[in-house]
Amino acid sequence: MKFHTLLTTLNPLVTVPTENPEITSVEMDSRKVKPGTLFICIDGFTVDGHNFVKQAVENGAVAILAQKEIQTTVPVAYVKDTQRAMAAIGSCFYQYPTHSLNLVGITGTNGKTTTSYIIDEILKINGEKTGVIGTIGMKIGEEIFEGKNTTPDSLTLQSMFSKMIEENVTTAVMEVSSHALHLGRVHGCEYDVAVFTNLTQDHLDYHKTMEEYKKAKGLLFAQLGNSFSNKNKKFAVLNGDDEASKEFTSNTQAHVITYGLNSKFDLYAEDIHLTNVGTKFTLHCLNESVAVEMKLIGTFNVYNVLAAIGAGIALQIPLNTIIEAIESMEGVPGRFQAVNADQDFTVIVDYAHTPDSLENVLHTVKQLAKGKIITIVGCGGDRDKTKRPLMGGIAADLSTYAIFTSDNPRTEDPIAILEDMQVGLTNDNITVILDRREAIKNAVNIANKDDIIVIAGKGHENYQIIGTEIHHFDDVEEAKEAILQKRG
Ligand SMILES: CC(=O)N[C@H]1[C@@H](OP(=O)(O)OP(=O)(O)OC[C@H]2O[C@@H](n3ccc(=O)[nH]c3=O)[C@H](O)[C@@H]2O)O[C@H](CO)[C@@H](O)[C@@H]1O[C@H](C)C(=O)N[C@@H](C)C(=O)N[C@H](CCC(=O)O)C(=O)O
Ligand SMILES: Nc1ncnc2c1ncn2[C@@H]1O[C@H](COP(=O)(O)OP(=O)(O)OP(=O)(O)O)[C@@H](O)[C@H]1O
Ligand SMILES: N[C@H](CCC[C@H](N)C(=O)O)C(=O)O
Ligand SMILES: [Mg+2]
Repeated sequence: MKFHTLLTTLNPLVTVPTENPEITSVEMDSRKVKPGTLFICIDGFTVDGHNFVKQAVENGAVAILAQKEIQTTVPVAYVKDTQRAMAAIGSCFYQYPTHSLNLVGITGTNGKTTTSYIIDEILKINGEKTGVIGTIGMKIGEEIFEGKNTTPDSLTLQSMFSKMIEENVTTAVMEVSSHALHLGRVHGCEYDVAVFTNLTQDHLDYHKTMEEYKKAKGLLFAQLGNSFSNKNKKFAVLNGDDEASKEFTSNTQAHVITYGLNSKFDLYAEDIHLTNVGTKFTLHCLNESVAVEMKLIGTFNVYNVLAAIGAGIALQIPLNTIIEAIESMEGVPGRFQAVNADQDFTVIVDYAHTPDSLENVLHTVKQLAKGKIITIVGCGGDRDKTKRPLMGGIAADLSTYAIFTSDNPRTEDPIAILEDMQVGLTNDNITVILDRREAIKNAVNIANKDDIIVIAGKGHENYQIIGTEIHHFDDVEEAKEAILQKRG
């Protein structure tokens, strides 16, 4: 594709060079540049991509897109904001893949990954080949691709969508993080269905206030329906029990489907009961009432299922297919995942890393518990500090014993994070064990028959980030090892 063809998608465009080379790839990382590449300079949080132009040209870049003046031998086009321009260029370069793919986007503080897996299951039972993009990685059919972010940068996204079309995927389901919305990573993605799970505290390190955080999430719904293609009707599937949905409803042009636990919503659940093997509830939907029995555990998962049903209905999937998928769904890796090594107590590994998710999980565990509840919890470094004492308090208040330990300390002092978690707490049931492996061993050693250990915060993660190094660490493996050691 010609450089000028790509540039026509940009508005406002500050400067266009006269040269018009053929572009055979687009990259934002100088290390990935090969001959024929358009290199886009991104002024990042850590380094400035404008400083890598020389390397990009040495690697074969034939054109540059920049937002600051640079000196180089290849043609340069200037724009005000390369991050946003990159999304438009990516979409054009890969020939607007989301114009011909059904696209479902899910945003919200908690439940995005879970809801995306449920929608994926519904689509598969409906006989479709799917693509999934989110925290656990990216999938096309059964093929797995690793990802660094919950919502990747716009070039990775558009190239994945393009690959999905090549592989005959009909519908893609993706998590849309607030960072991605704020940074414009999803500009150029044309959603058919946008789903909202909930809004509670997280990421205040980045967004600073809950109002700003909500504004970022709201972009998904505000942008829905501003369509340039001839796709079908757009749908916003909103959690009616969450205050933020009112604002999202008034800011979207899409058709709204509400869900929740109240009969005033388009679809709702009642008579929710936890069983030994899952959750039962009555679903009211499309003038039908259906008894549902699923393996997913907890009221929070009923919300995720309702969100997924809303998306399924928007995609015109028959209700009986949707219910079949929900009832057969086994669970999501690292989300309320039981660890079984023939022990006489229960161990649950869960990805709760926000105050609200921890509270939801521990309330659910309380309903199931016959013995003690032992909760292992930590908070990530270089992330929202204000959630630390909240998570510490929730763990201590809702557990028999709370063990505070390291999550991913990243570049922070792990001891300081543990101190932050204890600010203002007067509970006498807290033990601090810095080393996560030791914390898990300790919990396993004090557990008796019928007790429940909850290992929170890292779920599917098979690493621990200490400083800038990534070490292998897997809560499920560690719990199994600790149980075997205890047995002798
Ligand atoms: C704060 C943030 O969002 N950072 C993202 C950002 O990194 P950055 O700004 O630090 O990038 P940088 O290292 O400064 O590089 C700037 C530019 O120089 C380029 N470069 C760099 C080095 C070089 O040799 N040559 C070169 O060209 C880079 O390719 C880049 O284009 O751009 C990177 C590439 O897209 C992202 O991977 C990275 O996410 C980091 C890993 C991150 O932790 N992000 C979190 C906060 C995040 O985005 N989380 C959300 C939500 C999670 C959730 O709750 O679900 C997510 O969607 O993941
Ligand atoms: N609907 C929900 N409401 C509150 N908590 C939930 C909900 N669904 C899941 N959780 C809790 O949040 C944790 C994370 O769930 P999930 O991974 O689905 O969320 P996410 O929004 O994808 O998170 P992330 O922001 O890290 O991508 C779960 O392990 C569980 O503890
Ligand atoms: N997507 C979230 C994941 C947090 C997981 C937790 N284990 C941590 O490291 O804080 C984030 O990057 O904030
Ligand atoms: Mg997720």
